Amino acid sequence: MKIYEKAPAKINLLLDVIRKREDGYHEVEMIMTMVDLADRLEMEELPRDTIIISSQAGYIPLDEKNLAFQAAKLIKERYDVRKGVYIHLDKKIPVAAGLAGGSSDAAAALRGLNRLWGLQIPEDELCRLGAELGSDVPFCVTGGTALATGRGEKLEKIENPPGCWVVLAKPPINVSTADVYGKLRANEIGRHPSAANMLSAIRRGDFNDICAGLGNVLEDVTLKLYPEVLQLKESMQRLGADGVLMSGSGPTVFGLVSKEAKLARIYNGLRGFCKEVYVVRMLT
Ligand SMILES: C[C@@](CO)(OP(=O)(O)O)[C@H](O)COP(=O)(O)OP(=O)(O)OC[C@H]1O[C@@H](n2ccc(N)nc2=O)[C@H](O)[C@@H]1O
Ligand SMILES: Nc1ncnc2c1ncn2[C@@H]1O[C@H](COP(=O)(O)OP(=O)(O)O)[C@@H](O)[C@H]1O
Repeated sequence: MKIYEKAPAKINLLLDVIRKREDGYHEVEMIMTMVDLADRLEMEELPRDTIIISSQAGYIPLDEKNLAFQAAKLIKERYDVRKGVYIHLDKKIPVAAGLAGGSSDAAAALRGLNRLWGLQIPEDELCRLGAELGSDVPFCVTGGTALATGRGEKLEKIENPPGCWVVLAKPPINVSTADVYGKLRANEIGRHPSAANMLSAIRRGDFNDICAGLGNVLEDVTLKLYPEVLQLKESMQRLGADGVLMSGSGPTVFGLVSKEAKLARIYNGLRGFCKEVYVVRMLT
């Protein structure tokens, strides 16, 4: 039997850091949602007790470093599954981009293998397993829109923002999440974005207030390290996007756009100096 799972990319509408914890992680407050740019996982049971990963993307690890491999290994060990699986990853989400591509693949593998092997693991337990693989994996298990706290693994589901277009632009640099958090001085953050204001804007379905409330304190680090990300933000604003922010630790910049008529100008303007530009819908 073969099964398929979609693994969508996430964006952070808000990312605030409260403090650095003793375990090295940062206590965060994030509002996250999904966009319609997705990897696709094909999973097929193998009679041999093994995990095989393949992908058309030449630039991701296919061994135990792959997050989908780690998800399969974890679920096999915890539920004593003595069957194997072949997982093909059709990668569409840019790698190391701040869009949680690897985390979403891991989450899709957990959901998919739960179905493939008829394990009937409840969603909250899948989230707990996901948290062992990465801070963003629990959110990728549930999808939708959520307020994420702790190191990102504590989730409170909220309503989806009103539907809109999302323009994603990834400059040709790879950013390490650990490096960005490592360079952040949590007690020297100048301006904290307001999660309360963003939650209220989403609850009211107020697109303009959502755009006005976008904020990400990791921009302080990434924009200094890579001035081209700042330039990309400024270009997107100049070209007419309604709200513009860097996603996660970067370097992808996203623009929220309500009117379809604006898209061609933004897309063509960005393509002039950035090869990877995507126009997608927010998942609602
Ligand atoms: C920044 C965010 C925002 O959504 O996304 P990305 O930019 O990676 O997409 C996340 O917090 C990333 O989550 P994820 O990519 O799962 O991170 P993890 O594998 O758990 O951690 C990678 C490294 O980042 C640092 N880290 C991560 C999460 C956190 N709350 N505090 C941290 O300090 C730690 O140094 C950790 O070793
Ligand atoms: N299935 C996967 N897809 C993409 N990257 C993966 C995967 N498994 C492991 N990785 C590794 O995880 C790192 C972070 O990738 P990714 O999740 O795309 O970035 P981000 O956390 O910035 O959103 C990359 O360096 C990549 O080599």
